[in-house]
This record gives sequence, structure tokens and C-alpha cells, in this order.
Amino acid sequence: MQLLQRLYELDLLRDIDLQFARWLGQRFEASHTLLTLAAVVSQQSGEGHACLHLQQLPNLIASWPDELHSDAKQWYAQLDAALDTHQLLLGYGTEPTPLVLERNRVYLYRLWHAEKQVAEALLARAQARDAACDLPSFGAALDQLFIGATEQPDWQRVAVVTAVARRLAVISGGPGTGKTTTVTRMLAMYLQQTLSADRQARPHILLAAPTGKAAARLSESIAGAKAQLPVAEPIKQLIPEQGITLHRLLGARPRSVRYRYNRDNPLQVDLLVVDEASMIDLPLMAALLEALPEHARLVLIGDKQQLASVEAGSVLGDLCAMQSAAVPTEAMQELLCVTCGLPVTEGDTRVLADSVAFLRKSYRFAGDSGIGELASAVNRGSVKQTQAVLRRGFDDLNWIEALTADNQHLVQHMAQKYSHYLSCFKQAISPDEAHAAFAKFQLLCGLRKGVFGVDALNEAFENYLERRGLKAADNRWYEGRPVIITRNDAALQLYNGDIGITLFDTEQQQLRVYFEQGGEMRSYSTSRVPQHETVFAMTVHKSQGSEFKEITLVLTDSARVMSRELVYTGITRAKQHCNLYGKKAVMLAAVDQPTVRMSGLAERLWG
Ligand SMILES: Nc1ncnc2c1ncn2[C@@H]1O[C@H](COP(=O)(O)OP(=O)(O)OP(=O)(O)O)[C@@H](O)[C@H]1O
Repeated sequence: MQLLQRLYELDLLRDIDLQFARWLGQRFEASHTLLTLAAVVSQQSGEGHACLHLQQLPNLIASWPDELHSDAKQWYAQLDAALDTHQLLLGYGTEPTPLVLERNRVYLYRLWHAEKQVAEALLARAQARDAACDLPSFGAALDQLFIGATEQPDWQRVAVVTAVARRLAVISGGPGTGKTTTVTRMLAMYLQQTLSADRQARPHILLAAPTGKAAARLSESIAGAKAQLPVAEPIKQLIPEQGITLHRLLGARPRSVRYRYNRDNPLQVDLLVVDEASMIDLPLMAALLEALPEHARLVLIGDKQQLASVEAGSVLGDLCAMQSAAVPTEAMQELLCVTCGLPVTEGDTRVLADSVAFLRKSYRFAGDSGIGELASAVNRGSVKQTQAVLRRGFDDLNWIEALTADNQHLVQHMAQKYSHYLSCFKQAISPDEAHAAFAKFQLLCGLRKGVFGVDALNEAFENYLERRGLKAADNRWYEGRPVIITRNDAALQLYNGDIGITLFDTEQQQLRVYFEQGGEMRSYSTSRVPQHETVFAMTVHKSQGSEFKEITLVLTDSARVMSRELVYTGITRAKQHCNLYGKKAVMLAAVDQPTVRMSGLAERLWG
């Protein structure tokens, strides 16, 4: 039997991958070798890879079951010759073809095009030179913004200078390293510079994030940081506080993949701040860059160590890749030397290095914080340090050994942790109060399927609620049901990842679901809520962009899906307390397993 069919039967290809190969077969009469390659490239894009690196193919084949190895090796041996044969199916990007081969990478056309567009647009923005900064006033304004600061070097100060000086800025830092504080100071600095050149100027600043939750958090953090800014009130007033989702910003339209704002109809904005940039996939970044007017500044904030976007690409990671340890250009080094006291260093200069800044010190987690220590051990990929942190015993870190092979012990844990939230519904509660109560605790899982996956745990917890009389057996909806949207609905303005809480509306005498949208609560009747699921248990992927007072991260199942980035992202969702539930071996195996996203973007950007 042909390799393509066998891969599908063994669940190594999805329906869509097989259909794609079959459709190509009908249109192009291509060889089985090339069609199998098309299906594998399609499958890899489903795993988040922007392309398939041909050098990685032997590793991929080695991960397939033994029974396929002989056929797969034969297929691999025929690939070189097949790549030269069907130029209508596989081209080099000069004409649109279903597959594109560039260097040793094979792409689906859509992702190749998006990657090329993103690289060109980012490099053009990084190269753009605006009017030089007025150095004397620049230094004085910085001193005022960083009054009392003692860090040396002060990476927040470096990030502010970077972002004010360049049309593209990327600020990456772990939890609590002051990303929002820095961006707020940067906005004040930018406004001071702009207004000192033209008193009447009223630059249009916008704040956005990939999910509703992240946008709401950005609004809250900017408002908090703004209140502490040591600048004049008129400057503060020009800093917006309201963040919106990228889909809303770009004008997502029902049943259309095109956004309202695009190259022909650009956004009206002078400076755009986008938070949680690690969640932005290649096509979304391409659409964002296309809709941004040429003169506008783009400031991307995020944590490069977090999980990459669910869809294909690893844009923030690639932007921060710093291949061959590139250093900023001479002009930028000089500016950073004068304004921040950074030493000028020899090295391979890259224009993109002028735009990237890293924040390194966490102001949220003090030295005695287990969450901070664990996050940094996991981040470094050090199994030894991770073990040491787990042994040491911190107040904010708790290891819970899984006691049963089924999930009942974990359901008891959930019952205890959600007891405060569930008790809120004994009396009338406002939507704001309900959302605040729900944000106190979240159970996070790496997996969707299996006994310790999100689906089974939500079901088991709802069974528990039924036993407690908090949910009727025959009704999916009940007061207190938290739901998460799983598919964008532009018409209703509800997007993937938005969380709603079900409450009884005494006026309408019915259950309604309340979502926070742009700083306001909006309610929907239960029948109108687009595709959703219960969210007492949530995947770590979906939790990106959100933070909770306390979390429990479930680490029970196969280490294959657990990666270093997944564990890091999970534990850093906790602001005050982090519980780890499961088996230590799973945790340690995950720490030892970094995720590799295949992409050509880092090479295009850093050369
Ligand atoms: N230079 C600093 N000195 C003292 N405290 C600071 C400094 N920078 C930030 N903080 C404080 O640290 C906390 C976290 O800051 P901020 O919210 O800006 O970080 P963040 O990186 O945006 O966090 P998150 O991980 O939530 O996105 C805030 O309470 C802030 O006031």
C-alpha cells in the first residue's frame, strides 16, 4: 500500500492533508513522491511549522512507526529527483504554485507568501530612519522618567530609547519584567518628543492584543502604569488606556478572510502597541503589517520564551533570534552609550538588532519567589535546577503528587480550588464580580484528550456539580458556567479565547452569558453564544495572554506533548500561587524538551 495512505491510516496525517494531496493529484497528475511530500508539508503546517526543512525529514521519518521505515526511506531517496520534476506543483516563488521550495525549505504557498511579506515589511520598518532624536532633551526627559532608578545597566531605559528611536521596536521580557511600565514610559517620551517638534500635534496611538483577555489586561496595566508616570498631565491625557483585539483593530468581517483594513485602506494610526506578540501567527502578522501605514511606528511586546502561536509561525521568537550574536549598528550603539551608558561593542552589526530590546529583571517575583525561580530554571532548560527548586520548598509553589490513575483526585482538588467561585452564586452577583472571582484560580492542562485532558476534566467536574445540585443533569447551561469561545465570530464580536460567565438575569428571567469587551460587559443569550466549551479546565495554549492569582498545572500524561515552553507558559500564568499536579518525571522530561518551530523567518531577518 502507498505510503500516503499508510500515513493517513496511522493518524500521522489529517483528513485535510490527505484531501489536499488527492486534490493536487487530480489537478497535476504528479508523482506519488511529490503528493506525499505535499501531504506531509500540510500536516506540518497544522503542527505550527511555517515550512518543512528537508534536512529535518530524516528525524521526522525516524519518529514514524518502524513498519513505515522501509517505504519512508525509499520515498526520501526519491525526493531529490521528484523536486525537479513538476514545476506547476512545486515552484520557487516566481509564480504561485501549491508548494514553494526555497533553499532547503518546502512551504505551502500561503505561508511562504506570508513569511516573505512579514520579513520584508519588518526589515523595511527597522531600516526606516526618522528625524534624529534631540539628544540633550532626550537625555533630560529620560532622567525624569527614570528618576530614582538604580539599575545598571537599566534595560528598561534601553528599551525606551530603542522604541522611541526606531519605527519598529520589539520588547521581550518574562513576567513582571516591566514591559507595560516600559511601554507607558516610551509613549510619554514619544509624545514629549513629538509635541516639542509641533505643539499642535495629536498623534494617534492605538493599543491592541491578540485576545480579548489580553487586550483587557493591557488596558488595566497601562492605566496603572500611567498613574505612576512622572510626567505632566497633558502628556498623560494623550496616552490611551483602552486596548482592543487585533481582529477588531483590523476589522475582521463575517465569512471573509480579508480584513477591512489592508494595504488599500490602511489603519489610521501613528503608533501601534501590540501586547502578547508571541501569540501572533504568520498570516495575522502579515495582515497587520499590510494594514499599517508606512509612517506608523510599531511596538511589539511579548515574552519570546512562551509557546509560539497556535497557528503556523514563531514570529516573535524569530524576531528575537539574534542569529550569530548580531549587535546594533554603530549609530544605535552610540545613542545607547550616550543615553544609557551601554558600552560600545565590536561585532557583527544588523539593522534589526537596533529594534530589539530584552528586559531581564522581574519586579513581580522577588528573590524568594518559587514561581520566579522555577520559571527561570525551566527557561534555561536545566533539569537539575528545576529539581532543586522543587525540593527547596517555597510558599508560592506546591507539588501535588497524582494519587489515582483516574481523574477523581484531581476533581476533588478542583472542587476545593473553585469552592470560592462556586459559592459566589448563592447570592446576587454582578458580572464584574463573577469575572473577578473566576480569575482567582484556573486549572491548566497540556492536553485536550485523555483522562487528564481538558475535555474529560471539564466533564468530570460538571458531573461533580450535578452531584452537588449546582447543575441540572439535563441542561448544559447553569448559573456560574464559565465558557471559552473556540471560534471567531466577527458579527458578534466574540473571538477565540474570550471568556464568558453565565448569570441569571432577573429582568429577563433567563440565563445570559457575560463577556468583557473593550472595558464593558456585554451579555448574550445562551443560544447565541458562538462555538464554545466549558472552561473549568483550560489548555495552556488558550491561557496565553491571561493571568490568574493561582493556577494548577496538570503534568500527568505523556511527555511528548509537554514541552519546556508549555511548562514555562503554564507556570507564569500564576501571579501569586502555582500548584503542579502530576508526576515529577513528566515535568523534568518536558523541561528537557524545547519546541522547535520550522520557519525561514529568522534567516530572512537575520541573514
Ligand atoms: N523599574 C521598576 N522598578 C520597580 N518596580 C517596577 C519597575 N518596573 C516595573 N515595576 C513593577 O513591576 C510590576 C510589573 O510591571 P509590568 O506590569 O510593567 O510588567 P509586565 O512585564 O508588563 O508584566 P506581565 O508579565 O504581567 O505582562 C508592576 O507592579 C510595576 O509597577
